[in-house]
Order: sequence, then structure tokens, then C-alpha cells
Amino acid sequence: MNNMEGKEILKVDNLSKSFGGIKAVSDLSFSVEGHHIHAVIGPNGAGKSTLFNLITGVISSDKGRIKFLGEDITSLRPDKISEKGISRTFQNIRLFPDMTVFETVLIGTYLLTGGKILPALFLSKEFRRKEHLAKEKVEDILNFAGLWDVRNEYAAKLSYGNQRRVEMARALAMDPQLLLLDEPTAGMNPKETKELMDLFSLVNSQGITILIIAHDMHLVNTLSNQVTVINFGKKLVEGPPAEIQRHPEVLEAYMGRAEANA
Ligand SMILES: Nc1ncnc2c1ncn2[C@@H]1O[C@H](COP(=O)(O)OP(=O)(O)OP(=O)(O)O)[C@@H](O)[C@H]1O
Repeated sequence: MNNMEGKEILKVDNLSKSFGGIKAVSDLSFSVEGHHIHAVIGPNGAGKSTLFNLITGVISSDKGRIKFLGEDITSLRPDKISEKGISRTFQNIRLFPDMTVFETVLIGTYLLTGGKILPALFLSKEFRRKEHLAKEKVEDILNFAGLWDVRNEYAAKLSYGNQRRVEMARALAMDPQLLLLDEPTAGMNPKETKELMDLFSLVNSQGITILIIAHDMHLVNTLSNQVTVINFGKKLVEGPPAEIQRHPEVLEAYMGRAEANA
């Protein structure tokens, strides 16, 4: 358990990113508090995934700063950012077709084993020790994520809900302090959604801060401490879920004019 409770873990300052003439993220600023589940919501095309790509270093910003644990990570490479303690899952599940669940999660631990292939050739004592630790860690994570029984199955052949678990387990294997989840329950049935929500709570109870993009307002209301609403790449409003829901601009932009007028 880390000691980030009540402290600012992530700070996004005046972040901007355009694609051609489209301002995907525009002068966006917000902070995420440690141990929180912080939701980012907004209509399709609002800039949510672009924001995640900027935070994880997949794309570089045009302007602005991102600080993680007080350190400027704005221009770091994605692997350096994950080493610092930020892991993510993707909107579209990305799993290797020929890997078992165990192997997929083991990949996530490459940081623990130093990420080097070469020592494996020499099978040094140190490498074997790290590999043993990594495998033990994977076993713990698989149990934690409810994936132990399917550990030897091909990850990409599992049910949609279990594939999401594998993605999350792989992200957890990288020892994140901040976990970014991009629409993790999209396309799930109510049972899978509920089970995943329970898993998010469990992960969060271990002291891991979660930044989550979600469309499901039940999930947002049930899980999140804080919500940032974005539209056209800009912050529209921010606050606890009960507060933002009453905001007329949110009703208008996010839930549609009909509900705003209801
Ligand atoms: N690589 C890209 N090249 C060009 N335009 C892009 C690119 N990535 C995103 N955009 C555009 O930037 C805007 C924001 O897209 P983004 O995917 O971040 O929105 P979003 O809020 O995640 O949407 P959704 O809820 O549909 O996933 C959109 O207009 C999108 O078309």
C-alpha cells in the first residue's frame, strides 16, 4: 500500500493536442487524487482516449504539462512512463492470439525481470531468481483477478469479460500506482459489468489509484469519487458524481438535450 491517500498523484496542466484542424484536447487541466477512482466522461469524440494516449506517452502533446508524483513526465517514452508506475488497458482489447493467460500476464512483469532477453540465454542464477519471483507474482495476480482456473487457456479465446480481466491483470503485473482504464465495460453484459466493477473496487482497495473512461453512468455513480467531464477536448465541469449529474451543461452535452429538458 502506498501513501498517496489525499495527495495529488497526477496533474494535467493546460494540455493541448490537435490532429490537423481538430482540437482533440484543448487547454485541459485537472488533478487526480491518490487512492481515488476518478472518472473521465464525455460524448464520443470528446478527447478522452487522446487524453489517455497523452498521459501514457503514446502521442506527444502540442502544449502543456503532465506531472506524475510531482515529476514532469510530459516528454517521456511510454516504457519510461510505465516504469514510473502508470499502466493502462485499451478501449479495444489487445491480446496476443497465441499466448495463454499465464504468459500474457507474465509479459507484464518484464519490469521485475529487468526486461532483458539476453541474460535468459546464459540462464544466470540472478535471472532464474527473478524469473521465479515473476512467476510467483503472476500466480498471485491470477488468483486476485479470478483468472486462475483459465491460466492455461489462450487469452484471446476467453469470454469478453475474462479478456478484460486478463488485460487488467497484465497491467497490474507492472506494479502500477495509477491504472488507466479506457471504457473497460463497453460491450459487457450486466453480470460481467458487475463482476468487473467489483474487481476495480478490489484493485482500488489495494491503494491503486484508478483513472477510468466510462460511458456507463451507473458505474461512474457507484465507483468514482471524482468526475471530470470533457467536451470538445475542454473541461466542462468537475466534481463528485452526484454533483456533476445535476449540472445543466452536463445533461445537455453528455446525456442529450431531451434529458436536459425533462
Ligand atoms: N490519430 C488521430 N488522427 C486524427 N484525428 C484523431 C486521432 N485521434 C483522435 N482524433 C480525433 O480527435 C477527436 C477526439 O478523439 P478521441 O478518440 O480522443 O475521443 P473520445 O472521447 O475517446 O471518443 P470515444 O468516446 O468515441 O472513444 C475526435 O474528433 C477524433 O476523430
